[in-house]
This record gives sequence, structure tokens and C-alpha cells, in this order.
Amino acid sequence: MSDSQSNPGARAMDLIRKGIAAAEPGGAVSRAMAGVLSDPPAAGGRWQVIALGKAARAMAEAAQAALPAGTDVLVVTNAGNDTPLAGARVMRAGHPEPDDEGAAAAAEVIARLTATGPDDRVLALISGGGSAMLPAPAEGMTLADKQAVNKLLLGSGGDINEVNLIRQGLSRLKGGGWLRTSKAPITALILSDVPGDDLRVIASGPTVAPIGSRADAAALARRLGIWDRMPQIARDVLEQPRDAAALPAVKNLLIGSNALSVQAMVDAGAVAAPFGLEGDVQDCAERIWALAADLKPGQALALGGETTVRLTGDGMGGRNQELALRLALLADTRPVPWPWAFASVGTDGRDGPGDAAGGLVGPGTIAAIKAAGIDPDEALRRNDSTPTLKAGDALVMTGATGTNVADLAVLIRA
Ligand SMILES: O=C(O)C(=O)CO
Repeated sequence: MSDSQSNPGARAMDLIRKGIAAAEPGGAVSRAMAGVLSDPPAAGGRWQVIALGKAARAMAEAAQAALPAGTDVLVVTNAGNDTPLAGARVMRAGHPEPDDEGAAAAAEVIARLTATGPDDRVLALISGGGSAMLPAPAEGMTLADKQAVNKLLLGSGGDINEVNLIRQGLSRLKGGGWLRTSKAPITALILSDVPGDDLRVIASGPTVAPIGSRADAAALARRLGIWDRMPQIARDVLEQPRDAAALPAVKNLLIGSNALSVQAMVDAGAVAAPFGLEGDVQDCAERIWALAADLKPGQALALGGETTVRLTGDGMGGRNQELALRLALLADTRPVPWPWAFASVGTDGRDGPGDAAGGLVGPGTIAAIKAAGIDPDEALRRNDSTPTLKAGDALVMTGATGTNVADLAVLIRA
């Protein structure tokens, strides 16, 4: 009996682990360093390395190995990825809620960029999660205002392009803010966690021109239905045009992405699904389960991307867990006559505010949840997927992975 027949869940997780391994950021940075070093600081100048996001520490460590000893390195990352790195200052910053530590990190980034001169070179190492981790509120706004807007955005149903358009309008560092602050030329190595790999969107594009104008952001906030609940000062900021000065030249290089991780799962024997993890989480669950009937024995479908969840309650969960639970419910009402498994996991090892990385469900999951006395439909109305999957022994716990290229999922027939 093959592994997938005896344990499709184990095979699904094995494929996902291969996808995560392909996004290991250190190797990607090391490969890109020759290009970075071809434009060194001028005589008397120095390198200044600033790494931001969930993969920041691993990216910084790889860059450090290629740069002169004693190079200044700042790492801004979230709890779990913030282990010390010799020769670097590692600053922990809140995620997904911006916090005081993130505000202190933003002040440090501003100080380091401001202190550069034209003979220096800045190496920016950017990865997902960086938006929440670097709150630098625009003129007149406080951290509390940013926190209030962030909360509205995360529950708005807006996708990451939309969320980050609004974040950029309210920030001094997002949407090219590092370019406006630095006096030295910047090269950025960017690890993408967003569908389509738009560099303006990843970590809200600190080294890239913004996605749109503040007027675009205001119009979008109205469309998403959050405008009236935003703090007055945030609305005032979005009603003023941004500084129109042209941004300095920059080298922005994409070094890793979700698509490469899906390809690694395909190389390991899966078949790429005809669409990605995208759009509303329930719609996505339906589209995925509609493919189950045509799966061949042993076949695994690989998907990558990021769905959106519209919050209707204040439970504990995340988009991967919610996708897994919704798919398990669909499978319960429209069963297929063979064993199967579905896993959906955040490649960073954290799905939403809790510690779970995602969900791994199969034919017995809903029965196990109900046997534990939980009504899964009611739990979903409260977006309470974490305790619900836990009751069905269907949570995936990986711990922080040191990388972040959005989400990966596998549907497999035994
Ligand atoms: O904006 C962010 O921080 C994201 O996670 C997307 O890159």
C-alpha cells in the first residue's frame, strides 16, 4: 500500500513542507548577492542593511555572510522569528496588529535611513508581514489611529492589494517611504507573499511607488464600507494629496514567490490545480471541492495564494483554518466514496492571530467536531475555526518557519 493510500493527510503535509522549504529565504538571498555587490558603496561609504518582515532574520543572515564584517544590520520581524543574530540588531514588532514595538522599529528605520549619505548603499530585504510591523503614522495620526484602521481593514473583506493601498495612504514609510527617507541609493531583495507578485503590494512596498493615490485609497475605503468608521484624522489625511516629488531610482529584485513553492509541490508529484487560493474563502472551498469527484487514485492537487475572509464574529481563527473547515463541511454534505485529505497552511507557520499554521481535514473531521459538542456551522458564523478544528484534531501546528510566501494547500485522494 502506498503512503498516500495509507495516510493521505501525511502525504498532503509532506507536499506542503516541500513547498515551504522551496521558499527558504537564505538561499534566495545568497543567490542574489553577486548582483547586489556589483554596485558597492563609493569610497568612504558603507553598507546599511535593513530587513523587514517574517523572513527578515533569515534574509539578513544570508546577506551578512556576503558583506564586509561589521556591516550595520537591522532586522525587524515578528515574535517567533526574532531570535538573536550576531552582529545585527533584531527588533520585534507586532503582527498582525501594529504595536509599540513596531512603532519603535519604525523610528529606528527612519533614523538609520536618515543617517545615510550618498556614498553609502542601503540593502533592503523585504518580506511579507512587513506592513503591520512598521507603523509610521502619517502627519497628525497616532499609533492608536493606525491600529483602529488596521482592525477595520483586516475585517473589511478587502484583498491585500486593497488593504495595502489604504495603508500606504496613511504611512510615512509604505509606498516608497524608504526611498524618500534615505540619502543613499537602495537595492531591495523582495520575497513575495502576494498573488501576482506586485512589488508595490509586498509589505506595502517600502521601496516602490505606491499602488495608487490617497484619493484612490479614500474612494476604496468608502467602497469597502469602512470610511465612516475610520478615525477622523485618517479621513483627513486621505483627503490631502501626497508629496508629489518623483521618487529616486531604486533596484527592486524579486527573489522568491508563492508560484515557486507551488512548482516545488508539483515537482514532488502533485498536479497544479486550475486556479489558486483566491477570492472569498467559501467560494474557494466550493471550487476546490468541486474538483474532488474527478481526482484519480493517489492524485494530489496543489494550490497557492491567499483567500479573503469577511469577519462576522470575533472568534479565533485564520483564513487557512477557515478554508479547511468550510471544505470539510462541504465534503460532509457532498461526500466522495474514497478516503481524502485537504490541508491549507500559511507558509509562515501562523494563520491569523493564534499559533496554528492551518488546518488538515478529512472524511472524519466533521463527525469528530460534532462528537465534541461543537456545531461547526455556528462556529463558522463566529469565525471560530481554531477551537473547532482543535476539537476535530485537525489543526496544523508548525511554529514560525522563517519564511512567508502566502498560503499553500493540497487536496489529495488516497
Ligand atoms: O503587507 C504585508 O505585510 C503582507 O503581508 C503582504 O506582503
